[in-house]
Amino acid sequence: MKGFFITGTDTDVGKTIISSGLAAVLKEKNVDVGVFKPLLSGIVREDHASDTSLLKELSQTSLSHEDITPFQFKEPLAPYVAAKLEGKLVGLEDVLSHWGKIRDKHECFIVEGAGGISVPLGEGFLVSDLVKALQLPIVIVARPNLGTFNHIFLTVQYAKSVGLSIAGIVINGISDDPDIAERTNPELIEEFCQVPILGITPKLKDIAKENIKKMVEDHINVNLLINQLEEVK
Ligand SMILES: Nc1ncnc2c1ncn2[C@@H]1O[C@H](COP(=O)(O)OP(=O)(O)OP(=O)(O)O)[C@@H](O)[C@H]1O
Ligand SMILES: C[C@H](N)[C@H](N)CCCCCC(=O)O
Ligand SMILES: [Mg+2]
Repeated sequence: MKGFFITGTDTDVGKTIISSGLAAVLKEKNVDVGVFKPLLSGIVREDHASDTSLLKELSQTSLSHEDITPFQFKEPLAPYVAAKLEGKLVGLEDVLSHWGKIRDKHECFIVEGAGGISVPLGEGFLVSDLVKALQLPIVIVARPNLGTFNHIFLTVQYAKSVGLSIAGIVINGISDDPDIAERTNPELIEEFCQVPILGITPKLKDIAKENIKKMVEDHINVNLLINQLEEVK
């Protein structure tokens, strides 16, 4: 099994859009790709607008919604908090036990966390602990505008400090007419973070499935990512 863990500088930065577009592009390149979004909050996994449904549809995996997302919670909160409100506790070993059931079903996996890299997912573990356990390189998705540099820099420093491998950064949702911060941020990020920018994706007017795939194809250096795929034991 090989793959990437898609994290971000925050919730709502476009992790699912980038993950599902990436899965669609890999699929088209004949990579046997699966998806895993183990903890979902604020929406039911079968809802057509859920992260789970978009990831499933664009990857064309035969994994079920339940395989892709074994844990779901009602409130739109960090999964740990949302679970506690329902009197539930999920441990890292529970997530890994589900992972063990699906990880051999595809050669390559795109895994999505929830929110940013240090969001509490369950009892005693953060997104970064799950990344470490899965041994996957991360892709950091970030917004393009003023303020993003600080979030990206902190995410990169934190990831390095806990020993994660960083495949690169995707700056998602740049405007048609970028302002001076959006125009200068990419160079600043590469200079200080020493991590490659894999792509800068536009703000889509229509989030249709074909547009998501085309956006990733046209604006992300997928080959640079593929070259970083390494077998995880
Ligand atoms: N490039 C883009 N162009 C237009 N809309 C976008 C783009 N990227 C993301 N969006 C929209 O922004 C919203 C948040 O995106 P997305 O759901 O991918 O975020 P996320 O980082 O996965 O959030 P979460 O932490 O909840 O998983 C969605 O409504 C999505 O359709
Ligand atoms: C519900 C939402 N869409 C995300 N999946 C969860 C985001 C948790 C963010 C927690 C935080 O950083 O304060
Ligand atoms: Mg998402």
